[in-house]
Amino acid sequence: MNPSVDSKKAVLLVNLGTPDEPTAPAIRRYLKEFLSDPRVIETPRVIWWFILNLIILRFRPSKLVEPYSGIWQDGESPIRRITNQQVAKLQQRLNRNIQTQHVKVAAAMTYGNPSFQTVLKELQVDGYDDILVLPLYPQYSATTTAASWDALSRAIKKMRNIPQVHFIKRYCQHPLYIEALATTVRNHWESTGRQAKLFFSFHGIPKSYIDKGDPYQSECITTANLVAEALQLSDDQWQLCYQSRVGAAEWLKPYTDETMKALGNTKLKGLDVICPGFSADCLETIEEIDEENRGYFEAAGGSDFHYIPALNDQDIHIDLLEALVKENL
Ligand SMILES: C=CC1=C(C)c2cc3[nH]c(cc4nc(cc5[nH]c(cc1n2)c(C)c5CCC(=O)O)C(CCC(=O)O)=C4C)c(C)c3C=C
Ligand SMILES: [Fe+2]
Ligand SMILES: [Fe+2]
Repeated sequence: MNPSVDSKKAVLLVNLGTPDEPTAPAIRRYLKEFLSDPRVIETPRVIWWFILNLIILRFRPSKLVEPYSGIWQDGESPIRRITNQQVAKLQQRLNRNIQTQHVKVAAAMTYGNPSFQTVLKELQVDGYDDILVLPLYPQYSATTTAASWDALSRAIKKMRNIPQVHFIKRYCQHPLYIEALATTVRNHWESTGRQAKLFFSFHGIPKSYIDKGDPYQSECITTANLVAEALQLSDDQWQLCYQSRVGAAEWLKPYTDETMKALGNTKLKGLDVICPGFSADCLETIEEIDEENRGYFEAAGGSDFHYIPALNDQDIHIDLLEALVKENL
C-alpha cells in the first residue's frame, strides 16, 4: 500500500509578547526572557548579565506594575487580547473562502505565552503540517522579526517531525497596509476633526544596529512617506519620530518624547499621533504615547493631543492579513 501524505495548512500570527499578569514576578519573568535575547540587546553577554540581573530585573518590574495594571482590561493584556481577536476575525474570513476554508489560524508570542513550542505542538497534534508564519511587524528589524524567527527555530529544533514553514519577512509597503493606515487617519479626522500636524511614531532601536545593517529605519521612512502621500500631506503637515528609548546609548532620532516637549513649547494647538509599527495597541501606545507623551506635550503648553489607535482588529486590518495569507500560502 502507498500511504498518501496530506498536509493541513495553518497560519500563525506572531507578536512580541507581554507579561501573564500585571504583577512584579510575572513582569520580571517576561523581561528576563525578552531582555536576555541577544537580538534585542547586543551588549557583551557578561557585562549585560550583571546589568540585567543586578539592576534592571531588581528595579524595573515593580516600576512597571502600575502602568501595566492601568492598561489591563478584563484580566488580559491588550496586546494578547487584540491578537486573539485578530485570530478569530481572520479565521472567520478564511472560513468564508473556498480556497482557505480549512486553514487554521493561531497565535504565538516571541516571549511569554503562548509560546511557539506550545502552539506548534498543538498544531502538530491536530495534523497541521504546513505553517505560514506572519510576524505582525510591518517593518523588518533583527530585534523583532529575526527574534521571532529565532524563537520559532528553537521550538522546531525540539521536534522530530518538523512542519513545512513559510515566513513573511515584512509588509511595510503593502498597498493594503498603507490603505488601512490612511483610512484609519481619515476616519479619525472625520470623527474628531483634523489637527495641524500628523506624527508617525515608530518604536526606536539603537542607532548602532542600523549602522551594522538593520534596514528598519528605511522601512519606517518608506511606510511614513507612502501614508503621507496617500493622505496628500505636504512636508510641513507630517513628521516621523521614534519612541521608547531605553538606556544611555543613541537610538534612532528624532526622539518622540523630546519632539513632544519641543512642540508643546511652541504652544501648538492640535496634534494627531499614529504608531504604524504596532499592529496591536499595547503598553507602548496606550500608556507611553497616549498618557506619558500626551503629558509632556500638554505640560509644555500644547493642546488637543489625539492618539489614533492601532489597526487592531478593524476590518481593514483583517483585509490586509487575509491578502497576506492568500499571497503567501
Ligand atoms: C531595550 C531594547 C528594546 C528594543 C531594541 C526594542 C525594540 C522593539 N520593541 C517593539 C515592540 C514592543 N516593545 C514592547 C515593550 C518593551 N520593549 C522594550 C525594549 C526594547 N524594545 C522593553 C524593556 C519593553 C517592556 C516595557 C518597558 O519596560 O517599557 C512592547 C509592548 C509589550 C506589552 O506588554 O504591551 C511592544 C509591542 C518593536 C516593534 C521594536 C523594534 C522595532
Ligand atoms: Fe520594545
Ligand atoms: Fe485627531
